[in-house]
Amino acid sequence: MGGYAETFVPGSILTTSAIVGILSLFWIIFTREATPLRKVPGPFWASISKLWIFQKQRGYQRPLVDIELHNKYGPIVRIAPNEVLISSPKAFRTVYGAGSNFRKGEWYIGASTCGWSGDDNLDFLTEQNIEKYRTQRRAVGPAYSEAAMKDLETQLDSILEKNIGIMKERAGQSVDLDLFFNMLSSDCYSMATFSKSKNLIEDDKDDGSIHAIHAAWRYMHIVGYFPLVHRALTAIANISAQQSTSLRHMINTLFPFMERENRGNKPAARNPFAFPITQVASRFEARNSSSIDPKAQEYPKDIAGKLFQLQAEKGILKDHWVRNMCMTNFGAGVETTAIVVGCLVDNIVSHPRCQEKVHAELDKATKEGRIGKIPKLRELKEELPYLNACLMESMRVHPVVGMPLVRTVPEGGVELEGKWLPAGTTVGINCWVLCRDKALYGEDADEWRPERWLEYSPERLKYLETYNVSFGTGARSCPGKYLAQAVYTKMIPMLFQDFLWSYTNPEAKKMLRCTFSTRYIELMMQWKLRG
Ligand code: HEM
Repeated sequence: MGGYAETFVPGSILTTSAIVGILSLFWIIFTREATPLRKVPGPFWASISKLWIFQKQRGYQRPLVDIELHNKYGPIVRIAPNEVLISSPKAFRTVYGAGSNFRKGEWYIGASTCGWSGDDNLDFLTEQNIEKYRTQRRAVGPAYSEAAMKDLETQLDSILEKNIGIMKERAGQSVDLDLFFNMLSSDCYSMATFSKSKNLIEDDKDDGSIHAIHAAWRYMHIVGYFPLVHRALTAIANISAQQSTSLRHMINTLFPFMERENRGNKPAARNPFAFPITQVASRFEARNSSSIDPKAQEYPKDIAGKLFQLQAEKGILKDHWVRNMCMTNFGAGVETTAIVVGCLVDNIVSHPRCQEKVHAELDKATKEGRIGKIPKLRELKEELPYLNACLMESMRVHPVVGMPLVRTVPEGGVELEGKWLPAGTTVGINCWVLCRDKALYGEDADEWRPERWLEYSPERLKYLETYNVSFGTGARSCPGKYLAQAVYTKMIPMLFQDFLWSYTNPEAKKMLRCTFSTRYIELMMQWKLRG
């Protein structure tokens, strides 16, 4: 046999194989034995290669994977040669708490358009320069403040009233839960941002933006683990944008999610983001062509108008920052809000007697004149405690983000869960794990029990709020929190006031799909008119 190999396998292949074998052995010995992470438990293959986590990501079940890993290995688990998961509230405080200097992990590169966000860009999700980040957040902050949301009520009321009317006409229609709430949410965000609806519910179809956002996240949630691959693909896409149509066509076919970058920000007939791009462009045109000084101009009372106003008053905001923020409302707000609302409907329908209680509470509050047909922003929280408890419980048992919020251990390293982690280690907590922590929520933390939120004392609620990761946490928490809350707190009571929800096929198996945000796919539901 040996003679056979010598005859047919060239020496250079044998030499190369030997070198690869020796290097692999060195790598395994290094990652297993010569780094402080050797003491962190976890699957063997995860400790030597990122391919392990790559394989897991491809299954789209990341929240369940992470829960299982902690059940098996404990509060700290190594999931890649340089990455660990943590789970305890104490470790959470160290990494994300006040004054923490853990910056965002490299995974976020996969979500950026140019490696990391460029020098003059506004891209909150991926920004690494904290000073620049703070300046930009301060500059746009007033447009997204809780107080500012009152000005959006008129826009939200009108689109919700219109769409609820359409739903009444279509009672009995069976819809894909995820797509339906994405369309409803998209109509709301277009009204909140530009006082103009996309009318996706009326047209009963996606304008391409919902599909495009899902495709983008599908790409980003995997490529984030391989930042070099993303950089290379981005470079190719950018080159192709300036090169031949056939090369561009090839890239778009292979990587449809790259199309956005190929097109730059020009509105195009097929561009799924043509709506916000065109809307912002026409606002710029109106401002620039006006003979009135921008500071003295009157802007619409929507998010775009507020950003223009801030820009005119303070002068810090650049035109493309305003445009990026408007786009962010769609890229970051539509899908996430659809998940919050869709999962709430699913949870209420799937738990016996829950919908009955929600209806009874709504009927009582309406009869007593405590809520209107179109609820005011505060009414869900103040007048509908049970429905509000269901919302909190739904966001706890099904947080929108199902992947760890990764951060990088700063200079000097850190000790977490009794293990030493050197500077540069990637560390993260999965919201799904923290939200099921028994020390926080009790022994029944895995169960759906909305009543828990009505039983907690005010002190307990305040304490738990410090571990509420629904909108991220610390300095890098979600800038769109109040906007999203405004959209869904108005929408939710309206969905139950007139409708009784049910599954189209109660026997169908639910399929979870995590691509950073976590939704159910192909879950068909229907509503009928009450009473
Ligand atoms: C219900 C809806 C929403 C949910 C559940 C949600 C949730 C989150 C979470 C968990 C994070 C932290 C991510 C991380 O640390 O990696 C985050 C960050 C972010 N969100 Fe939201 N979000 C929602 C709506 C919005 C809206 C409407 C906007 C529009 C401005 C927005 C813009 C952002 C941005 C730009 C970041 C990155 C912030 C940073 O890295 O500093 N989100 N969001």
